Parts: sequence; structure tokens; C-alpha cells
Amino acid sequence: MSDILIVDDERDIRELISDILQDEGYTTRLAGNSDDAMAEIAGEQPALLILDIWLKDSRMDGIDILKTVKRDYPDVPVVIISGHGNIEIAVAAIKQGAYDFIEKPFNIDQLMVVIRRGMETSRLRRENQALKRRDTTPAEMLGDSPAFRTLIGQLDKVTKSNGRVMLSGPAGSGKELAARYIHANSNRADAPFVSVGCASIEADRMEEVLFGRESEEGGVTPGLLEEANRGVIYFDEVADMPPGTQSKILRVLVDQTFLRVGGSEKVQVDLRVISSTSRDLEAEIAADRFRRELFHRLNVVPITVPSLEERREDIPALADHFIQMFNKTQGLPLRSVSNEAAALLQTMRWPGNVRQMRNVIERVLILGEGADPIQVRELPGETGASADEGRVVLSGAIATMALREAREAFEREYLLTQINRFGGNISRTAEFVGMERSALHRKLKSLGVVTSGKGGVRNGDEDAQEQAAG
Ligand SMILES: Nc1ncnc2c1ncn2[C@@H]1O[C@H](COP(=O)(O)OP(=O)(O)OP(=O)(O)O)[C@@H](O)[C@H]1O
Repeated sequence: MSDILIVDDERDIRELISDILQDEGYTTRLAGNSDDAMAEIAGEQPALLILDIWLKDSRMDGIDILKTVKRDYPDVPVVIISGHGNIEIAVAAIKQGAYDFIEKPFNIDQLMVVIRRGMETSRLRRENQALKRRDTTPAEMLGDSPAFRTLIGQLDKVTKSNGRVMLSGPAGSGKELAARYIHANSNRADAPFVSVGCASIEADRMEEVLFGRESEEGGVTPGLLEEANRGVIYFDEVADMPPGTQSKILRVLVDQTFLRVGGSEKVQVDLRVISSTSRDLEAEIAADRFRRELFHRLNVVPITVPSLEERREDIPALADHFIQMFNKTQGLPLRSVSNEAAALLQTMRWPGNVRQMRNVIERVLILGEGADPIQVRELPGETGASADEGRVVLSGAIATMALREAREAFEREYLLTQINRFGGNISRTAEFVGMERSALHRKLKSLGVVTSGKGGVRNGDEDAQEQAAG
């Protein structure tokens, strides 16, 4: 959707405009009457429409087309071409929602100014829509660990106030979910929740995206602040907000008004602001990358969202939750998690927090063996998947034991593995593990492992015996 549709009954004119635009790098489509124009638009929505007001031999005139387009494709900016001296008609067209107009005869510069601005508007609208699409209904926030209960307790305290909240915590820990929880339980729940990814919007586009734009003729493209009016605006990774925008946002926070880009009249908004950061904002302030006044305005109620490793207790319930979610949304198999696999999930490292765990579960459901329950060997680390996907600290069974029992289990498993490696040769095993032969014998005896002659090992514990044999 980056092309321009030119509708004019005069072939010379439409081809002339097309040539100029193509020279400037735009793709164009042409239509000489209203039927062709509507067919082109229905086929693929153009990024911008240039429309002659007077169309000979057409069922609809330009104003009718404009009305239809504004009704059915409100995001397509329409630039009207009007004859010289037809200013009233052009103004009427603006009132009907046209973005701008050019008068015939026009020069190339005039044309290009209007088109470039129109294309920018179109891009901005699409960007805003894409951002809004990310706004899905709040997912359920799950957990019962002490760290999670502390978090929910703090969130519950701020839902009914209008206080600005700063959520800090590592990536993927659930900051946005916490912000949505506040919104959903507040008296702004019926108004929008608009998320602004401060890291994902280019610095030079930020102001237009936030404040919107106004054309000289009064055409308005609202920005995200206006779209969030009466609701919540969520600044995700606020440390990434460009310095110029920081100053402007500071002013918005002071008097809840702002100017659109190109505008001269103040726009009033009623917003609750929630921000998030995974960085240390004090350090950003010390390095002159973040404005202290803005920090103080945003950081009225600071709330820390714990990492997943601080709430390992919640992991089995989260795993079940994600399995059910992927079953519902993607039809992936509804599986349970074996105790060992759950224990392993609880002992892994999770640098990407809940998001990473969600991805791991999704991958297991897609690529795993499919039989119930999910086994340890299907999990990353055990399957040799990327080290980043969670380094295994402990094997599954050991993770569920008390220290003494775990130590014994580990020693048994370790020594049986070594004895196997050395074909049952106790002397070589003793040498490798750094023990006296007699000390190793004693150790094995205390662990219930019986060495029977050459190469054989026996063990009271069936699992260990299986491992020794395998
Ligand atoms: N307590 C929870 N219960 C259920 N799902 C959760 C929970 N916490 C986080 N999630 C899920 O984990 C994923 C990441 O959460 P979210 O996007 O809120 O994290 P974030 O901290 O905002 O991440 P980033 O800083 O990277 O944007 C989401 O899919 C979210 O639904």
C-alpha cells in the first residue's frame, strides 16, 4: 500500500502527474472515470488518492467519490484537483474530509509539497493503526508466589487513583501486562489503553506519532496522545524517548495540553500515564540521557516487576496456563507437564523471563513428541538447543529433593556415569575422579552401589542401575 491513484478525466493531466510522481520515486495507478477509480480502490487500497472534482462521462463526480472513500476507506488521504477559481468547491471538499487540494494550473513544486505531506499522513495513520492493533485484550495475570503477591498488592493499590506509575523490571517480566492490569481495573477501563514503544519508533517520527499533525488547511491526523484521551498512555521503555520529545512530554504532563505538529491551537487531553523501564533511570539521568524533571513526574509510584527467577514457584502454573492458551489460540496439543520437566523448568535460567518461557512452551508444543506428559528430554538444554534458551543448572529429579538427598543422588549418578565410562574399572575411575581406590569403594558402598567383580555395578536404586547399564 504505497502507491498513488490518480483520477482525472483528462488523460494528459493524469499522465503528467503520474510522470512527475514516478520521477520522484512513487508508484502510480491511473483511472479516467469513477467506475475505474472505485474498482482500483476496491482492488487495493492506495496510499493516497489524487482526485479531480469534475469528471466527465462518469456516474459519480469527484465529491461523490470522496464521500464514498471517506466512508469506506477513511485512512486514505484524498488530494483534490480543482479548476482555477473553484475555491469554494475545494473548501467544501476539505469539509467532506479531503486532505488538501491543488488548483489547476499547478506547478510541480506545489504538487510535490502536497503529495509528500499527504504520503506522510498516510504513513502515520498506518503506523498508528499498527500500534493500536498490538492493543489486545488484557491477558490474565497469573501467579501465587510471594513476589507475585507483593506485586499484585501494589498494583491493586494504584488502580483506583490517577497516579503516574513507573514499572521497572527486566525484559519480558510482564511490565506491559501489569500496566494493562492497572488500566483494566481502573475507572478508565472503558477508555483506550495506548501503548507507545519508545524504542521502536524512529526518533524523528516520535513527535508526529505522539502529537499528530495538522495541515495548513486544518486537516488533522490525531497522534497517540489524542487517541488515548480519557484512558491510559503507556510509555514502554521510556528511557528510549528522544531528548527533544522528553521536554515536550514534560510539558504535556504539566498542563495536559499540547500542539500538534504544524498546529497552533492547544489540544486538551485527559490522560493517565504509566511508563516502564528495564534500565536504571538514575544512571540514565547521571549520563545526561534522561531528564530528571521528567523522571520525577513519571516516577510518582514506582513498582518493581520481579524477574521470573524471583518467582520460580509460579513456573508450573504458568506452563499450564501457556499450554492452555496455545491450545485455544493455535490448536496446539493440550499436554500436561511431567513433574521432572516442571522441576527442570523451575531450575533453568530465564534471562528473557516470562516471554522466553512462553516461547519455550510454544516450541515444545510444536516440535515436541506429542505424547503426554511433556518430558525433560523435550526441553531446551536437554535437547542441546541454544544455550541462551535457559542453561540447565540441575537435572530434573535432583531439583525436587532436599540438599542431603540431592547430594547423594548427584554423587550416585555421577559415579555410576564415570564407572560406565571406564568400563567398570574402579582404579581408572578412582584416578579420574581424584579419589583413592579404597575411598571410592567405601563411597560407593555408602551410596548403595555394589561393584560386582570386573566391570559390573549394582545399585539398590533401580534408576541408578538403569543408568549404569545404559
Ligand atoms: N504473570 C503473568 N501471567 C501470565 N502471563 C504473563 C505474566 N507475566 C508476563 N506474562 C506474559 O509474558 C509476556 C511478556 O510480558 P510483557 O510484554 O508484559 O513483558 P514486558 O516486561 O513488558 O516486556 P518488555 O519490557 O520486553 O516489553 C506476555 O506474553 C505476557 O502476557
